[in-house]
Amino acid sequence: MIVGILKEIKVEENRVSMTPAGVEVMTQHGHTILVEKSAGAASGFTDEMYLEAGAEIADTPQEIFSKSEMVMHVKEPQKSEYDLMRPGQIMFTYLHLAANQVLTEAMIRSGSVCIAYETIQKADGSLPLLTPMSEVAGRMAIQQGAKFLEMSKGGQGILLGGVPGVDPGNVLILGGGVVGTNAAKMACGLGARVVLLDTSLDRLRYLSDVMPKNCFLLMSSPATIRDRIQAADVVVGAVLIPGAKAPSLVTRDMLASMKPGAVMVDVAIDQGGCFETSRPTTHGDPTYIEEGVVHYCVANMPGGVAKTSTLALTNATLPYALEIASMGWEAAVRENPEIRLGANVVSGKITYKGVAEAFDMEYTPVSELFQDN
Ligand SMILES: NC(=O)C1=CN([C@@H]2O[C@H](COP(=O)(O)OP(=O)(O)OC[C@H]3O[C@@H](n4cnc5c(N)ncnc54)[C@H](O)[C@@H]3O)[C@@H](O)[C@H]2O)C=CC1
Ligand SMILES: CC(=O)C(=O)O
Ligand SMILES: [Mg+2]
Repeated sequence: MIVGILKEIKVEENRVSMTPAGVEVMTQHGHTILVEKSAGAASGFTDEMYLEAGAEIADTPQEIFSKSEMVMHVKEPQKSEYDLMRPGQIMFTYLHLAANQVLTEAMIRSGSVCIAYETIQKADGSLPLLTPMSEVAGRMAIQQGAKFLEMSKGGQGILLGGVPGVDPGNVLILGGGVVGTNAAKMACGLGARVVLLDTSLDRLRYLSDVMPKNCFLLMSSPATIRDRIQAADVVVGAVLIPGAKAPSLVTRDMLASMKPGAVMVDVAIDQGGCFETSRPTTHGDPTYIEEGVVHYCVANMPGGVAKTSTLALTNATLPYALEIASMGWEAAVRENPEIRLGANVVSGKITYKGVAEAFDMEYTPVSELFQDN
């Protein structure tokens, strides 16, 4: 199969969807890899490195879209790309469609086969292509929270770890999945007092076995959030209902009870955000203040540490890219239930329930779109 690797064009997105090491594996399996000129530069990979790994270099995104059977991105296609996608072409990337109706409609209009990294799911419920970036974003959330607590950044001037004789800061984490656990590990390591909430008792039981003593685990409910948010210096939004719009857990009213200059990091912003007052921001202009509280809502946090993230992402995506390229989308979707759950929009139909429900649109099981139907 001819596979195209686009240069990312979302604001300050520095990742690339395949490393030269990944290209080498794909070409060894007989695939042709077209890499857009300078696509890997910000992640530390030159065009020469891609050529050496067996790729061909394409000068423009137009060339990638016109020649490739499968196009890979990291982030969702941007507006300038909507009309370049072709019917039947596989788009393999993060999409987060339930948070973006304009994008969903563009993907429907394109007639392409949209397989979203973030909804590929294993039988145990885990999300193998979201996990590495959630690990990055969870760890980064505390780094950003600590930074924006500094007074010159609009924060209240608290050092998360405290010092001998002075209290550490309070960190409240909503959601104890991959993002939440990684955030908790970092915050605990700094010496903060950490409260982590989840709705799954089993998950809380597991975390109580593995987390350090300065991590307190509580059942999530509106009452608990209302209560604990008052003392929080940093709040991390880390909930997920796979493929669906994030539930709104922190209301504007609750902000009034918070400390002025506290920092809220809404990692779940890519699925719409879990604070009522969240709206997407960029690495270039990452924060704004609502009700005296600093909001950090960058939807592509891992793009800020691209050298780490690109390697972590290719480690996870490569086996799936190889399978789809080797089998074609239909056989891969038929035979691998993990990849089937990645199919969000196929040939103009929404094939993922959470996306159809988000916009009250029609849902079509992907099996109805197989050729022998
Ligand atoms: N902004 C960014 O750059 C990035 C954002 N993300 C996003 O972060 C979010 C979290 O991802 P993961 O941790 O990988 O998901 P996950 O599925 O591992 O964890 C989600 C957790 O939320 C819990 N949960 C659901 N409803 C809840 C509620 N009402 N209260 C408390 N907990 C609740 C679930 O039980 C689960 O443990 C997703 O929206 C993901 O797309 C991930 C990576 C990068
Ligand atoms: C998960 C995601 O959206 C990101 O890494 O940007
Ligand atoms: Mg994102």
